[in-house]
Amino acid sequence: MNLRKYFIMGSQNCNYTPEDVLEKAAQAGITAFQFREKGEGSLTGQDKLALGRRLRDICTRYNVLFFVNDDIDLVERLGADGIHVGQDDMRLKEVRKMFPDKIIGLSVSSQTEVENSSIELADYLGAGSVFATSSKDDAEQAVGTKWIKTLKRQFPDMPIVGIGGITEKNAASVINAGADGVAVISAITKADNVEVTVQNL
Ligand SMILES: Cc1ncc(COP(=O)(O)OP(=O)(O)O)c(N)n1
Ligand SMILES: Cc1nc(C(=O)O)sc1CCOP(=O)(O)O
Ligand SMILES: [Mg+2]
Repeated sequence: MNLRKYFIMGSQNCNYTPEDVLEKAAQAGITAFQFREKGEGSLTGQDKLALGRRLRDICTRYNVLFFVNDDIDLVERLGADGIHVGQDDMRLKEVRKMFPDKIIGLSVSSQTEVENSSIELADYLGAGSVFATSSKDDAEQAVGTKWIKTLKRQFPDMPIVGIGGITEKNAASVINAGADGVAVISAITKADNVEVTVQNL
């Protein structure tokens, strides 16, 4: 499971066609993708499903891991490799029961959340927000790279990806703190040159 360059996106994040954004990012070397069609301007119903299918196909062609954000119903329909859930989503125990063989990611942003979670049922952790972000309305306050270090010390064998406000300039600090990868939205969707940005990440 390679989560080193983990791109997250929905159509609401894109200034041009989402398929083109993902294709460029896949060509440039992202290792994982999460379909996060969520928030103002996002698609629903059949439109969401149809876009998910097109994005899934791109990931298959480039051998990029494909994750669904939150939406349990889409996991099998899109043939996803896995799903990412947070503290306000379906409980991890239930998700694991439904998908014993899929990769499951869980968000943790504080020690209290760690203590209230069945961490052992997850395959990787999303740790954030590392830095301030404008891509998620209800993001917790920035926790800094210290949170990555704290998590890695507690769970040395658990893959951890940093998320929130990560850019070409600060990605190295996240990896140096012990993260196995960086998860980004705007660093790629707002990049002047997606290829260069993905390489720099
Ligand atoms: C890799 C990764 N890490 C964290 C999150 C955030 O998940 P969540 O807290 O459930 O928030 P939403 O993304 O659902 O708004 C993530 N999506 N991916
Ligand atoms: C989807 C998401 N989850 C977060 C968390 O803290 O759990 S921050 C975030 C948005 C990340 O977008 P950007 O790379 O543009 O900051
Ligand atoms: Mg969620």
